Amino acid sequence: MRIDVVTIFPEYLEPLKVSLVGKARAAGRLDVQVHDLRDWAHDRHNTVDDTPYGGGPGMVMMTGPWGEALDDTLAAGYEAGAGGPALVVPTPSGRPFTQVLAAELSAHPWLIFAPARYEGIDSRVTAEYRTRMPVHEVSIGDYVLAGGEAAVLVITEAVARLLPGVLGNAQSHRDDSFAPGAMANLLEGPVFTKPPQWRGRGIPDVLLSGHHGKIARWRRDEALRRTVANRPDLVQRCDPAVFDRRDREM
Ligand SMILES: N#Cc1ccccc1Cn1ccc2ccc(-c3cc(N)[nH]n3)cc21
Repeated sequence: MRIDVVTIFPEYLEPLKVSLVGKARAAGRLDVQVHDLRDWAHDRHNTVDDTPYGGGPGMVMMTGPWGEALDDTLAAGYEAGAGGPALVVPTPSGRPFTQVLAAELSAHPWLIFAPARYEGIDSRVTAEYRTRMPVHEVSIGDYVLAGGEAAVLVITEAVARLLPGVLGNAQSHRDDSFAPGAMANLLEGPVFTKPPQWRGRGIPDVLLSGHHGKIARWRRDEALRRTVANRPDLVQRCDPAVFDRRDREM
């Protein structure tokens, strides 16, 4: 997968050089290019924003720099052999970002992120590029950030871990809370590791029993308990098998 990010804060994307995404880049599974939008703002002050038509607070990001930046980014990507681009625009008014949407985005061979600042980007920009590629306007939650760069980090990590070869088998995303399957829509339950005793706190006996059926049952029960407590809206979407009292792996 190729990822391009156009932003006025390129340094905000430095975290994409470390950890899972950094390793995927080093392994050649992911190519990430970050571009400074101000490189396409040609006035003396490299201006990228202006006052909103119709009045109102704040500033709006202008069409000019975005149009030139996205055209050049597309040209460079095609020149490098990329194809099938999709534009991803983080916004509070977008489609909720979920594991389902992460999977959809991971199916694109090339994502171009357009994180805005101020009050957003002139709407003619997304209208223009919708004629040339899929445009995903994405919200990462019901709260308002000051810009889209943090959302790019979140979306990129969630998408990258779904790419073939990025997560080892031991870390498979197939058991994710929100991935399709028997444990779908169940939140992660508690986890434990050595030492067996810590500040007078031990390990649940069932996890030391070696009885895989009982362990699986206990883990489902704990996941269900946490889901009922924190996300009761998900319970109705759970696979009915999670309510089965039998000690068996699913
Ligand atoms: N747009 C806008 C906007 C509209 C009203 C008030 C403040 C902003 C700030 N802002 C500018 C860019 C931008 C990008 C993404 C988010 C964003 C996403 C989620 N899920 N929350 N916030 C916010 C962003």
